[in-house]
Amino acid sequence: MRRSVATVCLSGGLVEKMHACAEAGFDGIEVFEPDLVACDHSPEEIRALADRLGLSLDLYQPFRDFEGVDEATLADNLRRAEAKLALMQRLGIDTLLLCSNVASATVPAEDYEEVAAGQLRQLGDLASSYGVRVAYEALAWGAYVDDYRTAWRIVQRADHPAIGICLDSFHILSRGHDPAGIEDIPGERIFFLQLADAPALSMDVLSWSRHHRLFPGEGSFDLAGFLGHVLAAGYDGPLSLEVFNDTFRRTDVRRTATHALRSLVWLEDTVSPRLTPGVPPRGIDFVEVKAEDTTDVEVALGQLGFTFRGRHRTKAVRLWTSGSARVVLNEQQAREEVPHLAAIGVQVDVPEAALARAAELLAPAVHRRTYAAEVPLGAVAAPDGTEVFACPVVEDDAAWVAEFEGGGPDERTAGAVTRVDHVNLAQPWSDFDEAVLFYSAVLGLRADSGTQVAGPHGLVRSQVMRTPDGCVRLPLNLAPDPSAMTAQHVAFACDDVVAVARRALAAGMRFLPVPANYYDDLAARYGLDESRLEELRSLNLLYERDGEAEFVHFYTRTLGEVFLEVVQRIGGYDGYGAGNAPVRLAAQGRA
Ligand SMILES: O=C(O)c1ccc(O)c(O)c1
Ligand SMILES: [Mg+2]
Repeated sequence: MRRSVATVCLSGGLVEKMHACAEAGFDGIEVFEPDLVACDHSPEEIRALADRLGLSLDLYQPFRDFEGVDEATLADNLRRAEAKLALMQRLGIDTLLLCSNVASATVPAEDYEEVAAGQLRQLGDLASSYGVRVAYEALAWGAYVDDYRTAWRIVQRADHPAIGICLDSFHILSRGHDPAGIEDIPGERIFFLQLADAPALSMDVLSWSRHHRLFPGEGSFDLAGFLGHVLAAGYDGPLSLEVFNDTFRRTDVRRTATHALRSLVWLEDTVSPRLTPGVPPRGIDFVEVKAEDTTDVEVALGQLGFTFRGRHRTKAVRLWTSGSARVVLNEQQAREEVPHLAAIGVQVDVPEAALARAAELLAPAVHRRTYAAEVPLGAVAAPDGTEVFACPVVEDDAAWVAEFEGGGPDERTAGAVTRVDHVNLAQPWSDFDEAVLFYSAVLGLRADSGTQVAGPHGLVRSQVMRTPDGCVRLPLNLAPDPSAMTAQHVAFACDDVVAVARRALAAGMRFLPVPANYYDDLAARYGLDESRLEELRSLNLLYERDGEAEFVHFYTRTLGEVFLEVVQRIGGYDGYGAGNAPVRLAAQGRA
């Protein structure tokens, strides 16, 4: 299907937006009137530019407050319309978006549909004389028409070939209107389709629409179900994104255009699969920490009971493991870099297929030689720059260790770390929504419902991306201001966190200190007995209970821009200790 995007989605001026849309691979755009008015190119120049770029100008929008008015206002509205129709002729655009009246409608409710239909018929006559069709859209906050079914009744009543309907997923789904009724509208009467997702928020619908729309796959609307109804109706016009969002209006226009297109490719594939299928990954193969000097991280891994498995034969790369948890320490090309999470490897059944899907979803490929078994692993860059490697599923680490020399065998002690439990990835404000789409569309992860945790500087947005079985869990946290400590960390799972903590303490580990007040609060919350409390307190352990399930965990001090966590899940605990996050964030703030 043809793919289009409203210029209001993007940042900058109309000309830059057009270049970015064409470069990303869109077929067309909706020209948002304020973008044209503010532009120093003439309509003829914009038309010529669109031609040169191979972009079609699919829609001119919005035209407002036309119908349901008194006679004097109607005469003025027809005059306004005629000016826009003449402008559209200069631009070569054949479809005008008309939003339902929010301001000037005066006709009483019982006469509204009849009067509005008559007035739309007059607009239809005028528009056809300019070769233009009018797509009537029910805004969710329209004064009388706020439901697509009402708009459709008026369009039917207007009974004019130049008057049809515009369907916008936001207005329909935000109000909870059943989209199944779309199938009753003949496809050729649907003149235009606008797609937007949004997070579930309880706020007034206008502010929700103007500030918080998201690209498909990033919010909580069922866009695939919605599009299914529109296609079942027989609609064959463009799929056009119309996303009002303050973040996307500020981020790099080229990158946002690619991000937008990825959301449409993903949505189309969800409705009628065409791409290499996305399969949830099977586990975390490795995490890579990069720094000029990785010593501090290696010391901490040793204290946590990890084994040094050797130095890479040819590169400044070292491997530490405990069970299936593998940490690669990379000192290559890292001058002046403090320890940070540079890459994660995820195990997938068919790495080539996963990479093919990533490419179809416009994920930027990363080129670098890797470690394991001389197998050149492919990788893509996540929005925040973290490199994500597609690794084969392996039962043991023989292939891994073969490339490393001078280390010992993995001698795990009882209760030791067994695997990577989760990897927290800090996201800059500009990347968060894009990352949600990236990890779901490209990596086949599912977004859990988002939360917010209280930090010393305010609420921190958090969204877990995971496989249904929990073998891969990537909580995304909004990074506090970039100069502050980051929220990146690797959490390791173990069977006996008390044993791991005791051993680490004896080995001189510097834990993230937990204040005494926290343990008083735990006693009050859960009624833990004194000996249990004392054990937790003496080892800086944090505790959370969910029904019968328990979560016990501790953190290391921050090492550069990363820290480590060890967790024990008891009785099927499935969370991340969100209740303890404020204590951790405050302690890290003090450290
Ligand atoms: O917020 C608005 O006014 C507005 C304008 C045009 C649209 O297509 C829309 O969905 C909303
Ligand atoms: Mg719209």
